[in-house]
Amino acid sequence: MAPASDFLENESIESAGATVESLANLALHNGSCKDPGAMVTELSNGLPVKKLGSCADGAEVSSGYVPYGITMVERKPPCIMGMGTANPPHLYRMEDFSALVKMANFNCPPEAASFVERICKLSGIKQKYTAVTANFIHDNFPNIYKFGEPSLDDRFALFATEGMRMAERAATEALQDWGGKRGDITHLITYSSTGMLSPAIDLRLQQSLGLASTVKHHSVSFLGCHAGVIGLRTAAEIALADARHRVLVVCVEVASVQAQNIDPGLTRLNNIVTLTIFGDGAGAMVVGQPGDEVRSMTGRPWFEIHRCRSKIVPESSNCITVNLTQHGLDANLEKDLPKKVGVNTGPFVDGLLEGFGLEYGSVNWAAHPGGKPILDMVEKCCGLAPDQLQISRSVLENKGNMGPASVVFVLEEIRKQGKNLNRDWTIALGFGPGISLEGVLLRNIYH
Ligand SMILES: CC(C)(COP(=O)(O)OP(=O)(O)OC[C@H]1O[C@@H](n2cnc3c(N)ncnc32)[C@H](O)[C@@H]1OP(=O)(O)O)[C@@H](O)C(=O)NCCC(=O)NCCSC(=O)/C=C/c1ccc(O)cc1
Repeated sequence: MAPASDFLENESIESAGATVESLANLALHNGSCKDPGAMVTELSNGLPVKKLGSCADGAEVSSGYVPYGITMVERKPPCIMGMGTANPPHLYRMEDFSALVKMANFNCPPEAASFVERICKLSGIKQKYTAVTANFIHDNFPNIYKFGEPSLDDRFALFATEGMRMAERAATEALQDWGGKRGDITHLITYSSTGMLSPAIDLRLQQSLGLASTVKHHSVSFLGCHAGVIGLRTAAEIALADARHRVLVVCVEVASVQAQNIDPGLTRLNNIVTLTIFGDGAGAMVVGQPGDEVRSMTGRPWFEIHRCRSKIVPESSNCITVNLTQHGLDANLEKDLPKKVGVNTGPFVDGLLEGFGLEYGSVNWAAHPGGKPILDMVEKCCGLAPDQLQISRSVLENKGNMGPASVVFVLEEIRKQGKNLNRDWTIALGFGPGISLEGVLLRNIYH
């Protein structure tokens, strides 16, 4: 039998009025009752308690009245109850994309041109979506394509329109998928690394989605590609604090407005790598302890969240760096990043699975599709079968690296293919600056 969830092991006692009896019932119900005597001692605070029943292990469960100031909050595992994704309208096949890059860099020297072509072929990406076309930028915001020219204001202005459009579409889809009332969303968290606004996306979404004006909101910028998994972890922790919490997490990236040109001295070929691998997309999730409002296709939430884990890999802080400059985001991805992610992922996943009786082969892997060599190294270092990263690979192949939104696309696809995958658990993995590894263990309840 799987152990009790990390989120159910320590029952919390928060405000006032509940009986120990309800705690004991819950503990019996969810199987987390391991040491009921200790719970009652802690709760009853010297007040009389009476025997209620026994746990499976024979230990006694008692009931009594919890003194004023302490109430047990009934906990169910937080769940992903709704998901939504969005891409912008312009689809580029990578062979066309390399032609466009060459055109946009109209002084592109032959060495750089052939590098572009090579990187496009090696990227593992067949196509991706962009909010703005190279022609549009070329004609309307020429500074964006001029190496080192101030252009941050233009980039952020484009982000404001295009990012909001996508964020709103993904969030709307997630809200519909969840099925509850918009006014019941208690928390809103938005993430983006390609744009920064004030009022930020969270405030704008509150208005455009018609969320309550009392919604507790956060907007986090420049966290990086693991922000989707961080969002899931943060939402789970918020959801756990109160069964009434409903958390909307929205990740949006408009990488196409952060395109960087190659410098005349060709010292910044790295810009070609980022230009090639990043695609535009948004992903949104509604997280909470499920109530009666869930009206998804199956009438159930999609995934239960059972464990969250974070790890910062020592001596890796230079592997992913992104500077905000007057000419936009200046990103550097070290060439040994894929290897470092690969060798550290196995031990990290071991900690995520520990105690659940799960192995690498018994879970779906929703690994961040950060780039082909990253997935190759994870597959190789963890000894995975070729099909295990197939969904991450297909998201990369068809949409590129959409940063934190990517994991929502991968989870959506896992849900779609659910029955055929025939596994009861999924791990969502994010890789970001640090190098930070982020992981969430999910129980699949979609089938
Ligand atoms: C398509 C690439 C570029 C090449 O494919 P390959 O299989 O490695 O091929 P090669 O090893 O033959 O390399 C081909 C050429 O590319 C060069 N190259 C090989 N990686 C590189 C390289 N990172 N640079 C710059 N040249 C290179 C390599 O040196 C070589 O050049 P040359 O010697 O002239 O043949 C591939 O390496 C690749 O996809 N790399 C990018 C993977 C990657 O780092 N993904 C990002 C994951 S993390 C993330 O998503 C978070 C982002 C983030 C976002 C926002 C934030 O605010 C914060 C964070």
